Amino acid sequence: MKNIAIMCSGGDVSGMNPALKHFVEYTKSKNITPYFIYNGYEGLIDNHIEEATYKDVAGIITRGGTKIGSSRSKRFLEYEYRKVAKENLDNLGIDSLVVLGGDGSFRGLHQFYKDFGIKFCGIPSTIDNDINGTEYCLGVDTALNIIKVAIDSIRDTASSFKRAFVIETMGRDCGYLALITALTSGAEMCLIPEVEYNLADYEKKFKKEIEDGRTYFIAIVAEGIKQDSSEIAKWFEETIGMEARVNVLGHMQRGGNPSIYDRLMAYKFVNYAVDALLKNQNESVVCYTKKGFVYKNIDEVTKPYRLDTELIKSL
Ligand SMILES: Nc1ncnc2c1ncn2[C@@H]1O[C@H](COP(=O)(O)OP(=O)(O)O)[C@@H](O)[C@H]1O
Ligand SMILES: O=P(O)(O)OC[C@H]1O[C@](O)(COP(=O)(O)O)[C@@H](O)[C@@H]1O
Repeated sequence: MKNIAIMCSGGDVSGMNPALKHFVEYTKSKNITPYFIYNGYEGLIDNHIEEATYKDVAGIITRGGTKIGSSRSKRFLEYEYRKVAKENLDNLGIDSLVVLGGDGSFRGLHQFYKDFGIKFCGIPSTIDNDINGTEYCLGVDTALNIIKVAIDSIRDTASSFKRAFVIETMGRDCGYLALITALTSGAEMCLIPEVEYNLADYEKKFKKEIEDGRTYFIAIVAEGIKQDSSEIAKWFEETIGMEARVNVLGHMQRGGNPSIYDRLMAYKFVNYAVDALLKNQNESVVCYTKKGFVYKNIDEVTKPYRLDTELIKSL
């Protein structure tokens, strides 16, 4: 009988709970004993590891976040703590891990494998969608839908009050969430870190649109751009001559009821991850590509992520 543990690391996403539920069901169907590592690498070091049961995952498919917690861990960067983590796994007879996380977490796993030979399969999970080699990371669809609802609601009040709204999305250094939601919500402006911009380029166009009857603007800006959102709002007030408000969407983008797509992707990612470990693949990450699901190595998924140039052209 084999033991496999699952954990979440880095920013939580909606879709982690459906993944945990399916992990328990799928491993049990394969006669594997599933374990949960609570609170990411921190729990791995602190021996917060328990056998997972059906009861643990009952009713969690509808919930955002992660029932087993997540963390960012400074201690895991140090060999002496990774050694403690390895001993904890040894005591339970666990030699394989499924990890829901981002490229930082995968770097950590790679180091752990190099140190002690603990096998792993990573599942890309970040609302930022900024992992190289995969078209899609778990949690992105739910985050996009939350942003969509927020923008649509803000549009209602923007149009009623003749205002410009600057809506800031998450994404750290990546403009994916801003770009996709701007495109699909009909925003008048979209500013992302990957594309240089000059506000002056918008001035003539926006003033002409106001002359032609436009009464409000929606500007979607990514958190990673060099300017603060309040500076963009000030520009609308002072240069365009329209009252402006800022909405920083913040952590609401990370939570919420997982979308159907994220639930389905969680299911598929978990199948591929467990199968990789059963096939004795030592270190891999399940990626979703135009050709479907494939396994990629750490070197590839930890390369810098680049936004699709076709999408950028649409700006
Ligand atoms: N080179 C490394 N060696 C060991 N652990 C690492 C390494 N890089 C990252 N980690 C671990 O992975 C955790 C998550 O990484 P982070 O970049 O914060 O999140 P994400 O997985 O979302 O990219 C870090 O807090 C750290 O514990
Ligand atoms: O929750 P925190 O620590 O404030 O971090 C916020 C950051 O985490 C994210 O929500 C997700 O980042 P990761 O998935 O890479 O951890 C970013 O979009 C954001 O910049």
